[in-house]
Amino acid sequence: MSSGRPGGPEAFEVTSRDGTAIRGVRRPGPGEPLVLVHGVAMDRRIWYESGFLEALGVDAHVITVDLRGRGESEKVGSAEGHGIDRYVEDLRAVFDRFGARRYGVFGTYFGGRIALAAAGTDPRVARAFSFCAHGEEVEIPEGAVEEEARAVEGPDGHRYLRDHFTRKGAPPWMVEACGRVDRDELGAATRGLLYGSDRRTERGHPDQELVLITAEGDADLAPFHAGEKRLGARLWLVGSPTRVRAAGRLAEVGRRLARKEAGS
Ligand SMILES: COC(=O)C[C@@H](NC(=O)[C@@H](NC(=O)[C@@H](/N=C1/NCC(=O)N2CC[C@@H](C)[C@H]2C(=O)N[C@@H](CCSC)C(=O)N[C@H]1C(C)(C)C)C(C)(C)C)[C@@H](C)c1ccccc1)c1nccs1
Repeated sequence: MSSGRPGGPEAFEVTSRDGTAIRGVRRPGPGEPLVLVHGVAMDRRIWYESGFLEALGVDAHVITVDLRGRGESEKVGSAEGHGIDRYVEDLRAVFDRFGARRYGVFGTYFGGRIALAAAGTDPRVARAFSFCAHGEEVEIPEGAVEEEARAVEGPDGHRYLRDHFTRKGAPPWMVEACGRVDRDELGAATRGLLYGSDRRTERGHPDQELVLITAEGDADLAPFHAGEKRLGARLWLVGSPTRVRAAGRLAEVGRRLARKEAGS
């Protein structure tokens, strides 16, 4: 007896514009698909382990992607191959594959920055949510990033990240994720931030919904407020003293999103 429920989760592979294999899993459901985009030292498993996916509800139409160099997706190895435009191309390959007219995109940290960049360039992005990353121009201090790249790709790279995030109060799912990322890819992705990730993002089209999410205690709320004004973005604040600790509230944001869908 069919419950009218769609089929189960299905793994997929698409080829990004530069030929890189991008893999992920689609959980069919009614309504507009929501593409979930993880951060630099993460992979698509964080959506399960953070409780975000469960919080969206069993009927959510969700596509979780491993960005290039992470999880099951093809490794890249070069900083240029980790430029922000390559990540947007990864998402566009996913949009092409499933052929929907409209997508939502939800990203954590640098994944949020990618979601905003995709919204600014691809008209299919009807909604973009950026968790703890804003869309304003940033100064990327080349020295500090090079130093961080050396640290994360070195023999103690995983320990460096896990210790740092633990000290900053990150939840276990975020600390554990660091250890799953290939260290060479961590270094390349870190240096890759020098290729375009400093640019501010623009609004894609007038009826696009942009939501910036950050900690109410965030030490630097200015660029998020700038996004409200310049991009007409909504600002959601979570009860947390810092952006890193806000990761512990990701499931709560998932519930807020689910309620919002139910309302709409
Ligand atoms: C205030 O910063 C935080 O609140 C932590 C927060 N970061 C960010 O929101 C954003 N970034 C930053 O602000 C800075 N960028 C860094 N380096 C680039 C960077 O981010 N990474 C490179 C390695 C990768 C793990 C990732 C990272 O996480 N590193 C952390 C330290 C983690 S352990 C060592 C990290 O910030 N370092 C900094 C140093 C300058 C200290 C090296 C600038 C230069 C862009 C302002 C990030 C989303 C982004 C935003 C826009 C463009 C690029 C990147 C987190 N993001 C993920 C989890 S927490």
